[in-house]
Amino acid sequence: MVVQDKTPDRTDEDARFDELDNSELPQRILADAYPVLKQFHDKLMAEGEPRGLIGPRDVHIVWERHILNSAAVVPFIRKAVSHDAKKRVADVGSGGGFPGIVAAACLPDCEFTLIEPMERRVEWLNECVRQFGLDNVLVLRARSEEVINQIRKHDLEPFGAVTCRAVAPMTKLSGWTLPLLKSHGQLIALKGRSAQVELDKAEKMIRKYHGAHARVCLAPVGEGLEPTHVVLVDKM
Ligand SMILES: C[S@@+](CC[C@H](N)C(=O)[O-])C[C@H]1O[C@@H](n2cnc3c(N)ncnc32)[C@H](O)[C@@H]1O
Repeated sequence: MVVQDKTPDRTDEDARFDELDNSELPQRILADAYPVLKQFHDKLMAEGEPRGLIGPRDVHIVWERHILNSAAVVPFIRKAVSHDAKKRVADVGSGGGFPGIVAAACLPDCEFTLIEPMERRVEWLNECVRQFGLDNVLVLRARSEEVINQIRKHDLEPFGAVTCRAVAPMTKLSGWTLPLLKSHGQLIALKGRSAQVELDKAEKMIRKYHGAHARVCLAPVGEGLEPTHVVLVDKM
């Protein structure tokens, strides 16, 4: 986290500021996606907490904790779908749009499907899609298991990559994500420091759902910011 002096006349109660407000880092990292993600940032600052999408302590670190952290998956997605004619990506449990909305803004040539069961969150996600003109995003109000059933019935094509953050431990997540993938697709999961322990516990489940080469990568978030952990699992 960036340590920065707060402007003296602003208090935590009444001020809506972000620690990276005066930094060039978001613009440098997000490049062409910055204008859209600045709007997303400002919407989150204004509405994210009252609408239950971010915690009260996150209001001042929306760039780092939510947007730049989500953007860490972008190079992994780009690589995972690089050989696909249709670059189809599913984000499971998108919540406030992490990492789905951020990744979709950064990768306009990929088609994103955001899978989220909660009505209020789906409303928020659809609002973001309309407001920011993200025409590469479809929001599905569903649990991942329901989407998996659609794939099994051949009503939906499987995806080249699946992303997720803070949805469930790997033991459960394996069954919610790996069946969404086509053969040679990849699961890209943002995880905490216990990523390797989670992977070790989930070994059997990963194998059961035809996952292989499960590994943890340390992914950069931005200069001077703590890197994040990304779990990668290949679908056989
Ligand atoms: C803790 S939130 C994380 C939201 C977002 N990914 C983030 O990082 O801020 C977990 C989300 O997963 C969703 N969820 C829970 N079970 C799910 C399932 N079986 N399939 C898809 N989404 C699910 C919840 O509705 C919730 O929005």
